[in-house]
Formats: sequence, structure tokens, C-alpha cells
Amino acid sequence: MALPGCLQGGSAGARSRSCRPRAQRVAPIAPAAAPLAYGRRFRGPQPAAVALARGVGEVAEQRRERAAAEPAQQPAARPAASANGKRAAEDDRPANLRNIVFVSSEAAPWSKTGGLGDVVGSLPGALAARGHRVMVVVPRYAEYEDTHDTGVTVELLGHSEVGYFHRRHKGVDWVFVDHVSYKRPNLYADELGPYGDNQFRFTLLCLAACEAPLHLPLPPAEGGEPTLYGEDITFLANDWHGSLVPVYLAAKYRPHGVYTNARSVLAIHNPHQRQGSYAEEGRSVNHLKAGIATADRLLTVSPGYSTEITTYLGGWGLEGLLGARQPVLSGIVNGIDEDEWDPSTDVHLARNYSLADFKAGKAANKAALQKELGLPVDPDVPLLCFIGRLDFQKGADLVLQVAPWLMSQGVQLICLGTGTPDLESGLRWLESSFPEQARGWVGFNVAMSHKMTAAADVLLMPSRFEPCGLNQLYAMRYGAVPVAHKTGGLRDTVIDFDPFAQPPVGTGWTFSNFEAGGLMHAIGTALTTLKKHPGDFEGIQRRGMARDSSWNGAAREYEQVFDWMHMDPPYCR
Ligand SMILES: Nc1ncnc2c1ncn2[C@@H]1O[C@H](COP(=O)(O)OP(=O)(O)O[C@H]2O[C@H](CO)[C@@H](O)[C@H](O)[C@H]2O)[C@@H](O)[C@H]1O
Repeated sequence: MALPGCLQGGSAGARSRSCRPRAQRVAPIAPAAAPLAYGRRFRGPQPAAVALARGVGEVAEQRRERAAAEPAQQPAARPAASANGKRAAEDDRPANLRNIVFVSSEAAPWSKTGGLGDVVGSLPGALAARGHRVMVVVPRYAEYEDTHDTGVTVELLGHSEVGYFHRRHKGVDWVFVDHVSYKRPNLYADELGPYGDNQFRFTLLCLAACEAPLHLPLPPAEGGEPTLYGEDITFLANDWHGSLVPVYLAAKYRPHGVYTNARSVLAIHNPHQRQGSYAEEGRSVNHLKAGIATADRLLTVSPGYSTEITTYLGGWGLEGLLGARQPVLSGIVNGIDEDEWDPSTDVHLARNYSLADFKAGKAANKAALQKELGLPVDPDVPLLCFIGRLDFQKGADLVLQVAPWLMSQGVQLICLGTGTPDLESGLRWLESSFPEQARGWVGFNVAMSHKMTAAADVLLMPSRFEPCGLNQLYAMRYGAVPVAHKTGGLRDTVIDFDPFAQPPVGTGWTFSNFEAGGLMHAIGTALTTLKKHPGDFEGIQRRGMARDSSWNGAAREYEQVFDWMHMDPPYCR
């Protein structure tokens, strides 16, 4: 297949006029020598220079010879060992065990600005627990504790030398790419806007991730000598930051016989992200578009959103391309990190609780939060919370719009978020206008987000669009009832309460019209149910808490996508 037009004209990092870089551009692909021990470097005259001189074709030929002489470790032969000592149940073992490499700009707990960090912090562990060998490649934004320098460095994009730090945690190889451009106070932007070199920074990440399985000898989960992941890789690239992985596989590696058995999935968590100053206005290369055009499979984080994204209203200008690739576009609802978000063990809570004693547990957490924030301590006043980025997506403006009406309903409202200056000012206005009833916490505070989720009766999620949404999943697990806009993943995960169904069904309320009236109507119904039909409200809480939000089910669906993908030839050859 010819490479699509969006790739022609070069990328921010490679500035090549052609899709296929010349042989000398691929120097970092190391020759297939014996596996490298920790501490050996690619810099200097040896491997990189040798690879340069030989060209990638020769390197690939050597790999094949070596593979014939020493058959590579077959992932499928490994036992389903795991992360936290957990093992996939015997009847729930994946048909094919794979070498999976995540490429992401964030992974909690090391780096997180939102839901992407949560997902990449927890899904890899679930896949490792099912027996896969899993590596996650993320930037090394800071000096992370408990990571060690592998000593391996590779020179990429001309003169940019990256190093690799490593930690084995929850059965996963966490690999941190070290480069000076990642060492900034924030991940993507400062007060002047997105960093001007973001495209370079994440081009570098993609290349470093492509090189890691070839260069980085890591100890296998079951112990023993370090081995390379090799070439038989399932890449899982996330958002625009990882989008050049499929491009490089298609344009740089496969044409030279490297990664011919590798495949790539592009997971779209949020297409409405700024990658650089002008990128989204079409005046620059669009990495996400390039990834969509070249990945073997596409994923979004809910079935609902996978449909919305192919429409004019949800595609952010990419709906045509996404529509054309709809046959390979799947939607899988996120799971949650059940260790971090568990009310029975959560270290941030004033009192831990479970389904058995949730009413007393939530009452204790509500009182503690009211006291901490200087609100009147009152068990009977309904407590509504909002947590999220203060931007166009999350609909904080709608919450502020209905706030005066809400206050007249005799509730307490706590909002936590950070984002655009106007909405941050809005939170301050809320608190100063209604000091007896409202708090607006401007900032990113994980502990506070846990406390609020435990204390809340109702969690507001009036997102304009929402690929999946995690806060409503956390809320349900903590017995807070979501009131959400009926969009994307919120539509898929929040089931409207139906008091007439036998037995009653529902885990919250949604509203269809994105306007103040829609939100007020849904909140009004929730408050009436809470006050006048407490038994019904408790049933909603119980069903939410019992909902299965584990990653294991989602991991199974990911495996299905991987299996389909590996049955097909590469999309771009
Ligand atoms: N001020 C603050 N203080 C503390 N914690 C805060 C915070 N603001 C946000 N958070 C936390 O950040 C996470 C946000 O996750 P979401 O899924 O709701 O949104 P996000 O839009 O970032 O993610 C994108 O990717 C995810 C993952 O796929 C999709 O679910 C989502 O729809 C998509 O937009 C939650 O863990 C939340 O608690």
C-alpha cells in the first residue's frame, strides 16, 4: 500500500522529503550480535557505526541467520506468570502469549496529567498477569526512585542520544527514555502554551520505543539471563505521542526486513489534544493522522466513542480517515486500577469501607472532608463533586452555570480541577460567592480526588465529549452516583436508573442535551431520589459498587484485537 499523503513531506523529527529514509538514517538499528549485557553502550565506533556501514538489510540478514541458529524464545511457551503473584485462571488463559510494547507519554504513578496515565499505569499489569511479556516505554521526566540506568544508549534523529532506565514492577518492564528535552517542570506545556519542540520530543520517544526491543536486554519474568524482546512485537501506541510508531514500522523498519512480524495498534484516548503550536490547525504535520493512516488496528476506549469519532461531530476533522478505517476500529471500555481505587484499602480515606458497610464509611468520609474544607459538617446535606481538567471537554462551565440554582437546592458542591484561566477563575468565584456551600480547589491533587470520591453522594460529569471517562468508574466503585452527559464512554458505562424495571436497574443518571436545563433536570432527579426515595438511591449505589470495572475483561478484549491483527498482513508494506 502506498503511504498516505499526510506522511509525505517529512515529520517534525525526520524532515525527510521521502517516506523512506536513506540507509544511513537508520544507524541505531544494532547488528544482531549476541544479546547485550547491561552497561554496554551503542555509542562510539562499534555497533552504530557498524550498522551504518553494513546497512539495515545486512543487519536484518544477520538477525535471520541468528534466529535460524538459535530459535527465539516463543512467548506462547511461557507460563502465565504474573504481576502481583496473580495468575490468569486456567480456563481464562490467552490463546496466544505476546511480547507487548506500550508507547505512551504518561504512566502513573510516575507521570500523570489525566486518564491516559491511569490507563497506561494499570492495563500493562493486567496483560502481564495474563502471561504476556510487557514493556512500557515512557519519557523519563524526572529522577524516578527505584529505577536503574541500563547503561544502554542509542543515537537517534541525528545527534540525539537517549538512554534507557528500567524498573520491573507488577510484572511489567517499565522503561524510561532519558533525554534532556523531557526534563521540564510540566509534561507538555508551560504558561506560554505547548512546548515548541513537542513534536521532536515525542518523535524521539517513538523511535526510542522502536529501538528498545532490539537493544535492551531485560531479565525475563521467570528469571534467568536477560534477553531482548526481539522483533516479534505487538506495539500498543497511545495517542498522538505514540503515533509515529506505526509510521516508523512502515517506513523505516519493514522495508529493511526488520519487524516484519511486528504489528501496531493505535489507541486513541483523546484526539482533541494539542501536539504543538499550530498542529491542530493543519499548518504542521499531524502525528495522530499519520498514526491512524498507518497502524494495523485502531482502538478507542469505549464502543460508543468508536462510533462518534467517525462522525463530523466527534472526529475533530479526522472523521473521514477514521470512517475509512472503521472495519479495523474497535472500542474497549477502560478498566480501573483496582489496587489504587479500592475504598477498603485506600490510604487517602478517613475511613475505609466496602459494600458491607458503605453507608457508615461514606458518612465518615463526608464528615471528614466537610471539616477539612471548612464546610458545615452535616450528614444530611447532599454533597456533589466535580473532578477533572478545566477545559472545553469536561463541561466545568456547565457546572458553574447551574451553580446558583444548585445552591438554592441546599446542597454542598466541591470542584477540583486545573486548566484554563477563565474556568480556574470560575472555581474561585464559586467559592467566594457561596462560602457556606461550595469549594473550588484549583490544582492537581490526587489525595483530594480520592477523598472527594469517597465523600460524594453524587459525582458530576457533564463532559461535552468523553472517550471513556474514569471518574465515573471510580465514583461507582466508591458508592458515589454519577450524573453524566450521555456521550461516548459515559453512555456505555452509566446505566440510567429505571425504577419501574423488575428488578430495578441503573447506576446513575445521564442527560442528552448538553445545556444547563439538561444537567439541572438530571441533578434534580438525583436529589429527589436521594431525599424522597433513599432505598432506591442506595440500590443505585450498591449496583455501582458491585460493577466489574477490573482490567481483566478489557485485557481479554485487547487480546482479541491483537489476535485479529496478527492474522492479517501488515497494513502498510
Ligand atoms: N485536578 C485533579 N486532581 C487530581 N486528579 C485529577 C485532577 N483532574 C483530573 N484528575 C484525574 O485524572 C484522571 C482523568 O481521567 P479521565 O478519564 O476522566 O480524563 P482524561 O480526559 O484525562 O483522559 C482521556 O483518556 C482517558 C483514558 O483512556 C479516557 O477515559 C478519557 O475519556 C479521555 O478523555 C482521573 O484519574 C482523575 O481523577
